[in-house]
Amino acid sequence: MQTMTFFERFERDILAGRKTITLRDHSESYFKADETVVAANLETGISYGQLYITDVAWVNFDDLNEHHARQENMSLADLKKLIREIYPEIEQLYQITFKLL
Ligand SMILES: CC(=O)Nc1ccn([C@@H]2O[C@H](CO)[C@@H](O)[C@H]2O)c(=O)n1
Repeated sequence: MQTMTFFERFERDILAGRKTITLRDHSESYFKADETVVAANLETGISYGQLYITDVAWVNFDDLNEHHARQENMSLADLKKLIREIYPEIEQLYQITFKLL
């Protein structure tokens, strides 16, 4: 099974079902819908659950909206700021929607 890493600070939201999407760059666009992956902390490598990917889609940074923000459990302003910290340049983001198993 493939592993999807997340920053440690998102573990609680993922395990509570409050964070149900992640936005990545093309380097992680190999994740596909209908796959189950292991969720793990980027910093510690410790895995903590399995995620079933229900959907994947490309989304432009400028098209991010409140719906994306709600699925990330943060405000749209915070989400955009965060993405610009992680991915300073990119325009196209790969949206991965998942369910905690
Ligand atoms: C290698 C690696 O783990 N990278 C990333 C990249 C992104 N994210 C989160 O996805 C959402 C949108 O980018 C936000 O919630 C991010 O913090 C993450 O947790 N980990």
